[in-house]
Amino acid sequence: MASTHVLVDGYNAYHYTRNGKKGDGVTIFVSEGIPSKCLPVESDDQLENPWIEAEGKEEECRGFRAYLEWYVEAMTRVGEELLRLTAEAAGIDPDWFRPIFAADGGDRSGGGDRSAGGDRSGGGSISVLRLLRYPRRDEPACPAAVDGDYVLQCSEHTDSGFLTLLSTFHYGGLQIGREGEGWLDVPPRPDALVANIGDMLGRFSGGRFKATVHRVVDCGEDRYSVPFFFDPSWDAPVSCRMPFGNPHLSARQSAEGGLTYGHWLLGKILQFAEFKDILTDKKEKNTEEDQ
Ligand SMILES: O=C(O)CCC(=O)C(=O)O
Ligand SMILES: [Fe+2]
Repeated sequence: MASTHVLVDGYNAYHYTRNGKKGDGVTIFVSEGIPSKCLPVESDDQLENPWIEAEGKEEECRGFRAYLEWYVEAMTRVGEELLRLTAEAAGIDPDWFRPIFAADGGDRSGGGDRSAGGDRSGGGSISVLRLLRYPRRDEPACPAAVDGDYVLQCSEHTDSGFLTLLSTFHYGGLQIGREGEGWLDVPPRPDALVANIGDMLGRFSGGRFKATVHRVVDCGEDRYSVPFFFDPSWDAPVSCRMPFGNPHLSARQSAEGGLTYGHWLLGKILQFAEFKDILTDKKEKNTEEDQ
């Protein structure tokens, strides 16, 4: 892909659906992201330079871009460090996860020196930063978007990748689901990140780490949050298992089957309302091409 950061969609108004998520007003910012072959564009040129450029506000726009690029780098470093610590705690090579974020998706033989946040031009990590706004909702967007006294803004789900690093500023509204304990509020802590475990870390660890079930409820005011989804490369095998206590088994050796993260992810996110329109057509085309 020509640019490393692609703004897929400036501002979307989506409505809560039973299987979908999110209220109105979602800005999606993709770092490297979904390969263009999966998006409804004819060529990569259509994805070039989609950064906001407002006449008379050139400096602010440049600053906005520079800040977000810096933020993506910083979150990538935090994600890498957390996975290194996870590997160390599991008694495996601290860099064990590294090739899964590289362009070849887990093949150590050609991995070179690409880290999760290093050379991202070659199809490495498809981490995503999203800037979210949930307008205050006194009434649910649809009858299904309530739970007792709560108005739901984003339905119960787990995130797909390894880790989600989330800034929620001073806003409440995020809840995590714990078996036997129901929904627990995550108190907002300015200057702190919430780290949620995603499906991949859950799978890779054979369930020793559990993907965090969470949802967002209306907090009585417009709410902003910024999740960074720390995701492996499109080609990473999803059937990899961390060889707890065996520092010599590489990611590739411990993969059992052929399903890649990208294809697994497409299958999952097509359940969400906001992706249905932008991905469905292309997905069908891809499946044909891939066969
Ligand atoms: O807005 C939040 O605090 C959480 C957002 C979320 O769970 C998601 O985008 O997957
Ligand atoms: Fe989430």
